[in-house]
Amino acid sequence: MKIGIMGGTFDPIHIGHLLLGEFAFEEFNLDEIWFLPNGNPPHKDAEEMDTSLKHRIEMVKLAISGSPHFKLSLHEAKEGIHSYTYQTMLDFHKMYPGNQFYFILGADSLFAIEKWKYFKGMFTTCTILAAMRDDKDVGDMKKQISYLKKKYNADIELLRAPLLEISSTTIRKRAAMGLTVHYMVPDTVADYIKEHHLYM
Ligand SMILES: Nc1ncnc2c1ncn2[C@@H]1O[C@H](COP(=O)(O)OP(=O)(O)OP(=O)(O)O)[C@@H](O)[C@H]1O
Ligand SMILES: O=C(O)c1ccc[n+]([C@@H]2O[C@H](COP(=O)([O-])O)[C@@H](O)[C@H]2O)c1
Repeated sequence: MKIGIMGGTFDPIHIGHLLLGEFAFEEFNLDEIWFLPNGNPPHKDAEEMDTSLKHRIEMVKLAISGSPHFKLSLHEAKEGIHSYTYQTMLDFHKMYPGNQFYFILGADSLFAIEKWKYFKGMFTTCTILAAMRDDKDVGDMKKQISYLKKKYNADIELLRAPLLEISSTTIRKRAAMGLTVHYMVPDTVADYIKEHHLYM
């Protein structure tokens, strides 16, 4: 099988994440997309995290429940322990042999990947599908992809998905101000945020 991995903090999950998963599924003929919430992201301080892992997972479950090809992986859902993506990809190859893995990410992650723990391990374990985001245009993306390909022999493809100026940060800020987050997240997630008074 060809499996797309959509890793994230998902605080909260939003339609930007879902669209990346859906367009990667279609464009690269993937069989499944696994949403991989990170329990304790290595690059974010625990104090920076607004929401408990339990809430973040619940919101991912609600967001992906309508899609037969979207699944949830709890492999990195460990509180207090840093999960590193290269290790997860090695684990997945051991646990699910014979599959091909595609790690989906946005421009900010692609431009920061050389700071990831043993990032070279990413280039030997999966194909990276990188989408544009914010101020990075097609030219910037192609340059960065070709730089990483040349330097590390990385397998990276440009993922063409709708450009959306949506981030979890904006959603958290809007919710804190009592502003609407409807249509930035699925209705079920907006209802969950309200019901549990998240980001207030
Ligand atoms: N609107 C978007 N367009 C393209 N990629 C995105 C978008 N939102 C998130 N991503 C990508 O999804 C992955 C997971 O993102 P994450 O869960 O950190 O969401 P975020 O919106 O970036 O959150 P925050 O604002 O808290 O940093 C990252 O690789 C990120 O680049
Ligand atoms: O392994 C690392 O060192 C590493 C460093 C930064 C980010 N990541 C992964 O990249 C994905 C996107 O990160 P984020 O912060 O945008 O949610 C998510 O799956 C993180 O676990 C991984």
